[in-house]
Amino acid sequence: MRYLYIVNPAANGGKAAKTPEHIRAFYQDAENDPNRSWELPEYEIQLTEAPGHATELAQAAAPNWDVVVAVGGDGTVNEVCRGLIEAKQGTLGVIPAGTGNDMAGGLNLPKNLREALVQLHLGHEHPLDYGLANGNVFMNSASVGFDSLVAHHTNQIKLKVRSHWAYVIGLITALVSFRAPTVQLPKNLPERAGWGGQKRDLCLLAVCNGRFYGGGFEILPDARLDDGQLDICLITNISKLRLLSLLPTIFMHTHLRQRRYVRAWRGRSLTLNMLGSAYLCVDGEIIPLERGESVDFQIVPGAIKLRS
Ligand SMILES: Nc1ncnc2c1ncn2[C@@H]1O[C@H](COP(=O)(O)OP(=O)(O)OP(=O)(O)O)[C@@H](O)[C@H]1O
Repeated sequence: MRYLYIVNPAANGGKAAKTPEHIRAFYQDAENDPNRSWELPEYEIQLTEAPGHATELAQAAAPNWDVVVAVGGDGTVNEVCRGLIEAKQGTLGVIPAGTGNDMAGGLNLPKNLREALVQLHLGHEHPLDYGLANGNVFMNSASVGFDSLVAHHTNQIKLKVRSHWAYVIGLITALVSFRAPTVQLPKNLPERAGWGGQKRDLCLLAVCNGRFYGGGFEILPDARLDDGQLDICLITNISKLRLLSLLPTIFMHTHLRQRRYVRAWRGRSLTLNMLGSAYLCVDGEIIPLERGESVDFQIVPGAIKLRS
């Protein structure tokens, strides 16, 4: 077997830059381990140099390596997958080394680097789905609403403030400036979703392939990355204060009971018409949505090969 590791040294606030030395140390120890139950592969480590670089590296690597391993967070996994999709071949591996690692959480991958590496070597190939949001690939989640505005402000502030204060200031700025955009929902929503054909003020829409989102919120506990379906959670017509008080209930899995404001369902696609502007967040990347634009989500079943 031949493994190429693509490491994003900027992931987890720059802490992922240390992972290459940990990976090399893992293989050195494995070489001398008499109890090792897997074959040592040939391997190479490449570092990304800028956003988007992981896609180029993965696309070039796909025909030449048995497994292309994304070492980073959700953004890095997304970029590597885009490279494999472009190349129309290749097998993905994931070593969580980002901040939130939501997709890795949905795959139940070990958080510990050495344990994740062992699982990778003992693993088998599984098909995974990916999603498209207005044509943009997402492996874990796409969202519109309050959370995307927080992410947008935080990204801007991070350019000037390089600490956790960026998140705090981002949250406060979003709280002050957030106006829930009105959306026109499609008529053909499943019965479970209700609200079909209605205009609602959208506070938060999470369209998920994995079950975690936003850095550890298990917003759709039944979502599976290989079930050929999108899991969707929509929160509408709720004040900012009530939205904030609802967020902690996600940790207790009681948020889905608040049917006055919250609906969850499963489907292969969803199209909304935006009657106000908003931001779309696709695996952490922010894309503006203009008033009058529609936003379209689709699932592409079983199109990524994962070794795990
Ligand atoms: N060499 C680099 N320098 C700066 N940024 C990079 C580099 N390589 C990749 N990036 C960008 O780093 C961003 C963050 O990466 P990633 O999402 O993997 O980590 P994270 O934000 O710490 O984790 P998570 O998304 O799981 O919370 C991505 O948008 C990616 O495009």
